[in-house]
Amino acid sequence: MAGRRVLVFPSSAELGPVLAQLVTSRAGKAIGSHGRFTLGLSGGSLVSMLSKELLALSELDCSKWLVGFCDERLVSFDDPESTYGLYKSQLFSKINIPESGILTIDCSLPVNECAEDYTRKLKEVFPDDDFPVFDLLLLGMGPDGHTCSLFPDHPLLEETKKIVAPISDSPKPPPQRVTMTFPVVNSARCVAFISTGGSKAPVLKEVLEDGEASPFPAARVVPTKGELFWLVDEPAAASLTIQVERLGSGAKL
Ligand SMILES: O=C1O[C@H](COP(=O)(O)O)[C@@H](O)[C@H](O)[C@H]1O
Repeated sequence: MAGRRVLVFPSSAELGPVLAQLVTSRAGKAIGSHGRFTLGLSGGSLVSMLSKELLALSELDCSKWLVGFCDERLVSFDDPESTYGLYKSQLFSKINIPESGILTIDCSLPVNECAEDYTRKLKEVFPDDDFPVFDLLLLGMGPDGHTCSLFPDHPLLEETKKIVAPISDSPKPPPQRVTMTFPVVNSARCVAFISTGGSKAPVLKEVLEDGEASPFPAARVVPTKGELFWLVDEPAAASLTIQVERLGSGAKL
């Protein structure tokens, strides 16, 4: 697929520093061109890897960052399933991001209202865009091929109008969530998937090698104008037969 880069690292130990470098390089570029860096975060295994790698940098200035969530679980912030709660304890409390730079859901609302409220928050900070254009979205992919909270065979895969959608029947617990839709994901300037571990190998092969014929949600991530990276480790890449780039921890993106 034109423009897509599939980057394979020996292990997540080599992948992690390159993820941090990608974030800081796109942050520098965004702040230089429009004065702020808009970053969309996913949950799951990304939380601890990203937190660890960003905190390992000798200099990290997040004062001009605006962080949103690609999806969020509708649970209270002190629940161990809360993506915001995990980032708060592992990352946000340790960096200089202003509170106004973190767009959280209102977890006291019912799921439909929560999605509407998060849509309103995103529209406020992206007043000029029909669909918010994030500088960088960091995505994960489950072993079932889901990304954000967009699950295989779910009607939300066909959503074309909403910015944020509610889901109350997520096959992966917790069942109630809100998620960015594909039009938002595919409007980003840069999208990077981070996928590690052998449990991802079979689905990764189908997503990357079957192209648009693939039924998996992650295969529908094709930014219209932006960059697309897949950062994967050897165990996740074990079944791939396409051409990939093999990199080490010093790679610059
Ligand atoms: O439930 C979720 O799962 C995906 C994938 O997580 P991973 O642990 O397999 O990397 C994640 O990207 C998403 O944000 C989360 O809500």
